[in-house]
Amino acid sequence: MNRIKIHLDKRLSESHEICIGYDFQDRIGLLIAKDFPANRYVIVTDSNVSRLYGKAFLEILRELGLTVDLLEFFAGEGSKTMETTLELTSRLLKLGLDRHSLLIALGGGVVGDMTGFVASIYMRSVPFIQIPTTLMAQVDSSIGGKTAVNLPQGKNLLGTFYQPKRIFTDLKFLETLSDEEYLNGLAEIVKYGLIDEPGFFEQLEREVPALRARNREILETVIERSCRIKKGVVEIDEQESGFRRILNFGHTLGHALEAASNFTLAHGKAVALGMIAASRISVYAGFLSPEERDRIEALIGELGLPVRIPEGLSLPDALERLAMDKKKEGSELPFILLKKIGIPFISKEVETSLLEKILGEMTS
Ligand SMILES: NC(=O)c1ccc[n+]([C@@H]2O[C@H](COP(=O)([O-])OP(=O)(O)OC[C@H]3O[C@@H](n4cnc5c(N)ncnc54)[C@H](O)[C@@H]3O)[C@@H](O)[C@H]2O)c1
Ligand SMILES: O=C(O)C(=O)C[C@@H](O)[C@H](O)[C@H](O)COP(=O)(O)O
Ligand SMILES: [Zn+2]
Repeated sequence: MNRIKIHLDKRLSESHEICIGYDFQDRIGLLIAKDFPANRYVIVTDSNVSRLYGKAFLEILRELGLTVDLLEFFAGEGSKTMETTLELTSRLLKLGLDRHSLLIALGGGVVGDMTGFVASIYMRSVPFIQIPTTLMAQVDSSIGGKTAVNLPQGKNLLGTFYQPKRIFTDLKFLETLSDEEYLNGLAEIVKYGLIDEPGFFEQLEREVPALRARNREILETVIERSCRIKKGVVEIDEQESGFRRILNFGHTLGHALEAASNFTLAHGKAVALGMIAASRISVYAGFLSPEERDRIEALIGELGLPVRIPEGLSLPDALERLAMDKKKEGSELPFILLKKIGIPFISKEVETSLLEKILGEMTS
């Protein structure tokens, strides 16, 4: 098991670490008991992860003498809502959780975002731990302290910045993950290749067959490198006053597409489409070369991610959703664009007519 330390400015949050390795699930219980004493523990998970891992993990913690319960909600993005928040908080109250208790998020990004949100507001905050079980959660959502739920109007519209006490990342969880969900995580990994080192993007291009085959050795390096890229950005700008926005590459349109699909288009796939759109905008705006745009689209397609907007998704609706984006500044909606692969920048505004043109191209 390796440890990746996340150094944060202590006026805002506590520094903490990612414990990352392969097949150390049994030790996670011991480490929690030793390092995070609490009067009660609650594992929060979803219906799938509960069946696969939740009940066994509950037993491990109980055998260590801890007072633990497990709460689950129905799996899927549709559960990342205020309704689930209220349901979870009322169950925590019934269980008698107080400020000396600890929440454990066991699951993908939906579980992590939900649990972090609940932990940040329950009795004005209780500590929580992340145990990410999807590729998306291991490389992205468990790190950085963004918590959120969706509103019908748009994605992640209610949320907080609230850091976990620790992140336990065990790559063995990924062995039960479906190909669809694995692909969603790859989208955020491609994002890191585009916003950070071009060398990482080149590595991803070289390793397409290994990534598709889920080669364990390659995955270990790629996941750890992704975690280090994200933690590096968060350390510079924890609460997204500027620099952290580069992590939003592909997300402005991605989130609008997710919301317009009524959250049936998965986050990773939506981000893949958003990254293609942002690359095309970058070319039209005279920054990115068409050759680099083609390499980006080729990598996304070769990994098996979508390169075309699914039929039936209303483009006018998606464009309207942009008005709800929380990164809007007055009437302007900044976009993260690319100068080159590995060199992102924040562009003040993109013309609606250009967005219409590009989304149209990606549909026909
Ligand atoms: N906070 C952040 O910084 C951040 C970053 C990226 C994404 N997100 C959010 O994360 C969410 C997406 O996360 P996700 O892609 O993990 O989706 P998810 O949490 O819905 O998980 C995807 C599916 O995989 C199942 N699953 C989880 N672990 C499994 C395992 N080990 N084996 C088999 N099945 C398993 C789940 O039950 C679910 O059905 C979105 O809401 C997105 O907005 C947040
Ligand atoms: O951590 C960040 O910062 C990100 O932007 C990571 C994104 O991958 C993630 O999807 C995040 O939830 C988006 O945040 P939002 O502020 O655009 O809702
Ligand atoms: Zn994302």
